[in-house]
Amino acid sequence: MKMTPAMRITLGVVSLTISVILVADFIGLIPRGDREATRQRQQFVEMLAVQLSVAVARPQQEGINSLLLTAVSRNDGVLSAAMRRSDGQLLAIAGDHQRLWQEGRNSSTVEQMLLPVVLDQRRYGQVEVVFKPLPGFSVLGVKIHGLLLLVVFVGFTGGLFYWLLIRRSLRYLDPNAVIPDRVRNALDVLTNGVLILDKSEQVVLFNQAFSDKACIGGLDFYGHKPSVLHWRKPNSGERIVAEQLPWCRLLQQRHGVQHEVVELVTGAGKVLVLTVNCSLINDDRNRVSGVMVSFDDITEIEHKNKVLSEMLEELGLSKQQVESQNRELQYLASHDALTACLNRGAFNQCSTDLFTESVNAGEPLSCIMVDIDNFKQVNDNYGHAMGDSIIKAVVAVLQKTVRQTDTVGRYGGEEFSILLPNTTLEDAVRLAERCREAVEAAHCEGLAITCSFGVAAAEAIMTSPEPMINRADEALYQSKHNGRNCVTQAKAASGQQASRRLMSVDG
Ligand SMILES: Nc1nc2c(ncn2[C@@H]2O[C@H](COP(=O)(O)OP(=O)(O)OP(=O)(O)O)[C@@H](O)[C@H]2O)c(=O)[nH]1
Repeated sequence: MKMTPAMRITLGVVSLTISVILVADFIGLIPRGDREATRQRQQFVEMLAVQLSVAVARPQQEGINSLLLTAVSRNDGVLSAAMRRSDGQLLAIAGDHQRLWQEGRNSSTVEQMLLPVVLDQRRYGQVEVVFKPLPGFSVLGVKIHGLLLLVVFVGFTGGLFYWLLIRRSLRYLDPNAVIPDRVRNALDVLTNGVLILDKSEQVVLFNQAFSDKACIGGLDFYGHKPSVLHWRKPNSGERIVAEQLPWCRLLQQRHGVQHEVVELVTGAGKVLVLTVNCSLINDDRNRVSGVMVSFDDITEIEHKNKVLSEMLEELGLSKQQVESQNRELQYLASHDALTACLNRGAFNQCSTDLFTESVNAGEPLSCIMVDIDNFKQVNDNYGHAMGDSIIKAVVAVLQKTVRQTDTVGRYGGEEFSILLPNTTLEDAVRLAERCREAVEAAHCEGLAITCSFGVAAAEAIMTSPEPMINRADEALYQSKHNGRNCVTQAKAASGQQASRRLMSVDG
């Protein structure tokens, strides 16, 4: 069961009251009937003992009997009385003493008292008196002590009355009760949470929306500081210390707080993302008397934003993957798998582009066609795998020898083309010669491999690169015809074909 404030206060007041009663009793301020009755009984027995001492001295048996009978008959509270000698023998009895007196008792209680009877300053015997039980409250035959009865009574009845009184009083003291209903209703219809704090940051009012969202429930939040709730910095999970909460900063620094984002872990354990707006409340004399805080719940929007940005990130990633796969496909489609230089299709496209650029720039463009000499023999003698290795090695030598701006392509099986932008026919012939020497000197795969070369240049009458390539191919054919391992310059439209043989395949 949840303790309400009224119950807690009642418990405190009842405990305090009982403590006061116990202290008062301890120092004897509470008059008690049983104490008084005990004192009177003691006096009575003392008087009887004195009278019996006189009677014993005479000695008068009848006097003793008469004293005891008088004591029993004239006192309503006395049930029996007896005079017992020191040797334990009863001298006189009044009433049903033998049944009522508990043998062996040698000290007095409030119901059975004994006192010595003295003769010649020596103990002669004792007078024994049995009294009626004192009136009192008993439960199941067990007598309850008066003080305990008082404490239980105060505990129950006092507790009930205190609780009723305090509950009623709290209704008047409740700060919430001083807010007019129309103000409260107006705040309760708002969908955003509203808190009104006094200048010591204690909650004076909160509306229904705040109570529902924060799951604070009940009136317990009044008079507390909102920092008792679990506020966190957004996206970090770090708890915000009380002084750093927006409304505290506003009260301390007087700087307005607008659209600040915080997280609230609710009573139900849910995390809300809230935007906070705070503004000061001033009294008639323009002094700060509190602060009004409003909360907008943007948890759903934040969640959707997060999902959206995750989706965008995923889309970005897959776009990158598609682009990279496209690049890969483009590369595979345009490059030769064995040598990694441009394949025939890509080379043709490249030659068209370079031709157009050269024409536009008014720059020369040349082309070298290369073919490995007697390659069939290599395949036949050393196998196809060795043939592949030699093709790769020759391309590597060509790429190493030409300039970076030149483009090497695989034109056919063991035939290659090199496009040389901004290069005259003479320079192209010189470069072809260098390539021929380089291939010969390379001893690809340990074999004496040579290549034949045909060189041509673009001419003004040409409208596409094909004639230039064809002429270079024709020049290459001529090199083969001339004995291989040589460079042949294609015939210009007006000039003669020139072939230079440096070294034959046979040496
Ligand atoms: N290993 C290998 N051989 C190839 C490849 N492409 C073409 N060839 C072979 O290269 C050889 C070319 O032979 P031919 O066209 O007769 O010319 P050649 O033997 O080089 O003689 P010349 O060109 O006249 O010096 C053929 O046997 C083709 O099978 C390739 O990618 N790998």
